[in-house]
Amino acid sequence: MERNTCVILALDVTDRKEAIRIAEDVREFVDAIKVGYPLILATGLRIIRELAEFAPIIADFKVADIPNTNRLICEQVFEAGADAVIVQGFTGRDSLDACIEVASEYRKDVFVVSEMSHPGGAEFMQPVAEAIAKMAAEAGAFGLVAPATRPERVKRIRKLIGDKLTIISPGVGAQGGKASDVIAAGADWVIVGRSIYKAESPKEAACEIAAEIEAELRG
Ligand SMILES: O=C1C[C@H](C(=O)O)N([C@@H]2O[C@H](COP(=O)(O)O)[C@@H](O)[C@H]2O)C(=O)N1
Repeated sequence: MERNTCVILALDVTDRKEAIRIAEDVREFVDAIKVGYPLILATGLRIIRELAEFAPIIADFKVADIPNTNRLICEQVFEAGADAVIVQGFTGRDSLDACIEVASEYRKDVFVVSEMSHPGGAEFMQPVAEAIAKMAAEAGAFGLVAPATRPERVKRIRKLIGDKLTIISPGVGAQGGKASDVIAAGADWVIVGRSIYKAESPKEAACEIAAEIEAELRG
């Protein structure tokens, strides 16, 4: 995944034609597209290859099962053409290892959720987020998901892992997070859904977020 605009589109629409139209529309302003259950359950796994034409695809299935089931899921995800998969870390090291093993067989990447961006993310995940981040680094994951709604947490997690892991941060816009703040805190990419795909012009919305980040990085 080339770091260019530092924006990942969370394409949480449930109509195939709309998804393809938006992906084509914003392609010059996003570095990757994250697809999850809403779009996949509505349209089927085929949409991954259709969208891969426009950008690398991160499959957000929050994989969270026993090792064998995690392996079976990740095999299907990469066979479907995804470039990366998002997995939960709270299921422990053996379950995470199973995902990373499959990913390395396919030469693809694993992102581990350390702490979620919504208010409930602070209830049970925040207390173990740093342990999950440490485990992800030791297990050889490619990156972490950490909350743009709490840039101070991203800063803390970045301090803990150094440059061992890539950090992608959801929660910008609709959830209240600010792209430039979380990039300043140490995130490599922001994940943005509604603020782009629900915008009058998704292209302009993506362009504006990319410009905000560029200004932050220019300092
Ligand atoms: O902690 C997390 C994990 C998860 C993820 O990225 O893995 N997401 C996803 O990021 C996107 C934000 O969308 P919007 O709020 O911009 O419309 C949605 O697809 C969420 O499912 C979070 O929002 N927070």
